[in-house]
Amino acid sequence: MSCNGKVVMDGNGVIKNHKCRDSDGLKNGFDENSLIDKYTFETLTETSDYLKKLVSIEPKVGIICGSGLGTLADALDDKIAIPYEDIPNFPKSTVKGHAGALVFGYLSGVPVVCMKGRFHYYEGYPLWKCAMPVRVMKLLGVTHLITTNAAGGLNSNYRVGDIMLVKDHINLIGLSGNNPLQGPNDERFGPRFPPMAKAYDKKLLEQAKEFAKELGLAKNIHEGVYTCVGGPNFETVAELRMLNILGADAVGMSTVHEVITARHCDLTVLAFSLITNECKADYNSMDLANLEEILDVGKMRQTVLQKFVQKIVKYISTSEDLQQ
Ligand SMILES: O=P(O)(O)O[C@@H]1C[C@H](O)[C@@H](CO)O1
Ligand SMILES: Nc1nc2[nH]cnc2c(=O)[nH]1
Repeated sequence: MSCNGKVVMDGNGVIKNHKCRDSDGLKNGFDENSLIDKYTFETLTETSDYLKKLVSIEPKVGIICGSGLGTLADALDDKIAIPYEDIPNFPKSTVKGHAGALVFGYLSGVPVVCMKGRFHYYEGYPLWKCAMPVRVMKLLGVTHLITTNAAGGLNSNYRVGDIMLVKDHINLIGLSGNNPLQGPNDERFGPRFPPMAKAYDKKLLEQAKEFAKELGLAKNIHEGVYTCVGGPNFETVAELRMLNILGADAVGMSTVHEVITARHCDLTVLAFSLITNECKADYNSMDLANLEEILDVGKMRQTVLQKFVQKIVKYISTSEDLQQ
C-alpha cells in the first residue's frame, strides 16, 4: 500500500497505509516525514559523490552557520556556493535569515564547507533530515564540525551579544523519544549506542576561549549547557523556570541533533551560541524574544565571530593532537 500523505488507521488505531511500516528497510517506500531515517549510506554517498564531482576543494572542517551568522560563509576565499535545491537528496531551507546553500572555500587557508542556513525541526523536517548534511560532510572528508546558533540566555550572567561555548547539552526532544539516530543503525556511520558524555571537544573549547580573549571578548565568553526545544514558539515563563531548574544556560531550536549525528560518525565537535536575547523568567518582564532582534545581534557580532572562527579553523589544521 502506498503512502499518500493521509494517515489511514484500522479500527485499533494502527496506521495501515504508511510505507515506513513495510519490511523493505531503509531503501524504498519510506514516508518522507517518518521519525526513522530514510537516507541510506548509498543515498548519502550519491550526494557526496555529486558534490565531489562539482567541487575540487576537499573540506577538512564543516561549519554550520546559525541564525544571522550566515556571513561566516561569505568570508571564505575561492568560494563555491551550491544552493540546497540543486543538491540531490538535500532538504530545502525555509527560514528568514537562513539562505540555503552549501559553500565550499578556504578559511585561513584551510579547506572548509559551510552550511549557510540549516534545517530546523519546526520547519517540519524530521530530525534525521535536519542532521543529514552532517553525514554528507563526513563523507566529503570533514573531520571537525563547528556548529553555531542563536540562543536565548537563561543564565542570569549572560548578556545579549555574549558567546557561550557549549560544554554539554540537554536533548529535550531526544529525552522525550525523538532522536536523529532512531531506526536501524548502519555501522558504516557509527555504533548503535554512541556515548555522548564527551560530545564537545574539551581541548578545542579551551583553545576557543583563549581566542575569544585575544579578540577582546574576555567579558563576553562563557561555557555552558545548551538545550534544544522543538519551537517555533519561544518559551513561556513557566518553561523558562523549568529550563533553569534543569541546569540549562542557553536555549535554542537547533544544534543538538547535528552534534549527536556528528559524534555518531566520530567528528570532533565545537559548538557555540550567540546570546541574542535574555530569557527573563518573570511575568512582569517586557522583554519578548523576536526574530528581528536575533538577526540584529548576529549582524552586530558578525565581524568578530568571523575572526573567531578563522582562528579556530587555523588551530584545527595545525594542532597535531587534534588531527584524526
Ligand atoms: O539556527 P539557529 O539555532 O541559530 O536559529 C535559532 C532558532 C530559530 O531559527 C531562531 C529563533 O529565533 O534562531
Ligand atoms: N527557543 C529559543 N530559541 C531561541 N533562539 C534565539 N533566542 C531564543 C530563545 O529565547 N528561545
